[in-house]
Amino acid sequence: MAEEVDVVVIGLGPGGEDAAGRLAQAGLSVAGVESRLVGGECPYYACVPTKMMVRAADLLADGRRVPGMAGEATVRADWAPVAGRIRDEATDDWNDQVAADRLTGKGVTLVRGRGRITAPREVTVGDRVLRARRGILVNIGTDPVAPPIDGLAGTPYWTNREAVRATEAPGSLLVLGGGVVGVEMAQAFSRFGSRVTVVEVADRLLIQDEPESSQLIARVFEKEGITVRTGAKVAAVRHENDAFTLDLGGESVTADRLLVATGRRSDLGGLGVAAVGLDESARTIPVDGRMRAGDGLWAIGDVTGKGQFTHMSMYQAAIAVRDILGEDGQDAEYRAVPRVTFTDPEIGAVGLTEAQAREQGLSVRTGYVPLNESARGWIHKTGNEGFIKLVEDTGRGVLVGATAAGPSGGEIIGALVVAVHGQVPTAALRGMIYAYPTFHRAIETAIADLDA
Ligand SMILES: Cc1cc2nc3c(=O)[nH]c(=O)nc-3n(C[C@H](O)[C@H](O)[C@H](O)COP(=O)(O)OP(=O)(O)OC[C@H]3O[C@@H](n4cnc5c(N)ncnc54)[C@H](O)[C@@H]3O)c2cc1C
Ligand SMILES: NC(=O)c1ccc[n+]([C@@H]2O[C@H](COP(=O)([O-])OP(=O)(O)OC[C@H]3O[C@@H](n4cnc5c(N)ncnc54)[C@H](O)[C@@H]3O)[C@@H](O)[C@H]2O)c1
Repeated sequence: MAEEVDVVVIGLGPGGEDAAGRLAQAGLSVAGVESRLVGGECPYYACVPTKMMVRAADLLADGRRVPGMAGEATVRADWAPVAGRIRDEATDDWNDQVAADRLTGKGVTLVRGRGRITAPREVTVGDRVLRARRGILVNIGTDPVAPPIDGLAGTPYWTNREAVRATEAPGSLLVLGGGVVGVEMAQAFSRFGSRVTVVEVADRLLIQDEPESSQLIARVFEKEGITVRTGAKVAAVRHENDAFTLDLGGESVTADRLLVATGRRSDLGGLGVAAVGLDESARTIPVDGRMRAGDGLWAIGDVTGKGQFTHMSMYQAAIAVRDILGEDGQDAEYRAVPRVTFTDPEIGAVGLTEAQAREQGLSVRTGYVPLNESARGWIHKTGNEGFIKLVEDTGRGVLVGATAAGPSGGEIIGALVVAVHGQVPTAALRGMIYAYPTFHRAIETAIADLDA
């Protein structure tokens, strides 16, 4: 006998959990289906624990910057407080009871297990069949994917899910993939004493970002003793005598641990999207501006392919909730999606890169300023590397993209997110007052550079 509800939410990542709670509080009957932990990847395996690693690693780096600036400091790294904080404060030892209680406290029925769409507006979880009068909201997120490299499958490699459970920093670590996960973790473990090698198939790190960001991180990594191998094709992986070896074709690299950080993918086959006419082999579920993916079907978060970020999942959740409740509101707008890579220096970015803007046929000019040449950068001295880069659409006289790399790059970018989102005329940005001596004051110099 099927159970009838108004909405079934499949997957309780950040957006799904939020949407389920809001819909229930609005008076709908809601079933939330979750196969692992309520809250999803972010609090247990991703954003929160990795940023705890980064915070601790940055403290070590700052301690090491004391000589020559503020006296003497002896820094001795210890992973135990990091592991303890992740276990006790962030994840409750990977126990979601608090989150589950919070959700059911809002009136959501929590159904534990793997949800499969078995017909329009119908979800099956084990032997339970849930019928959704208004429809299904999909928030299944992504899982790490490992490339089909000879010998890799079956070895005890780490993904982010194992890395955040590390009880000590490994003596040496190979990081396969120089994307966001790879560079954040590489630097964090390195600062705790691991000898780290990053192996990236593309010709640069952080390929989604401006080439200047890639060069900056490669330069900083080299200074910190992290080996970077770009344009590297791994022919085979071996795991013997508790060590991993990557065969790079003619030479090899070996370490105690291997972190595979080569991207993520949604399991649309497992979700059974063919039952609602969607392609199970696709990477994403296409959605419109209201997050609709079909009749009685909405999707939010990583699975929509609009950016794998918690802030995206939450943004889309709010729009989907409004649509499900029949409320008006703005359609989704992606021109100013912010992204921050939490390395030191942080790479904050928004909107289009220069290359993307040119590919779109825009008439582009750029402004650039090295952060260490700004007053604040000069005062800051050690650890002051970074830059601000602006991408202007000269046809409209507005910024369409920007990068703020450096100390607090993820905070500086906030001002530029407002500029890109609000389509603030560059002339208006030129006429603003920027506080002295802040890092964000360098935006004024970068704007002047647009005219140079
Ligand atoms: C190491 C790492 C660090 C990151 N750091 C940041 C960061 O600093 N900032 C940021 O904005 N983003 C960060 N991200 C990305 C962020 O974690 C995701 O974008 C975010 O979790 C949003 O994902 P989501 O809402 O799509 O779902 P997810 O968080 O992936 O959750 C989906 C949930 O659905 C469940 N599920 C899947 N299939 C089914 C099914 N069939 N039935 C029932 N349940 C199912 C899963 O168990 C999971 O709990 C990071 C990612 C990684 C890997
Ligand atoms: N701070 C943040 O907001 C944050 C942090 C971590 C992750 N994330 C999100 O999670 C997503 C996934 O991150 P990710 O780093 O796993 O993926 P990614 O797609 O960002 O990077 C994967 C990298 O692996 C490389 N690669 C692929 N196959 C390879 C191979 N065989 N050998 C060597 N290199 C290979 C790719 O060229 C790419 O550079 C990101 O897109 C991001 O949106 C966000």
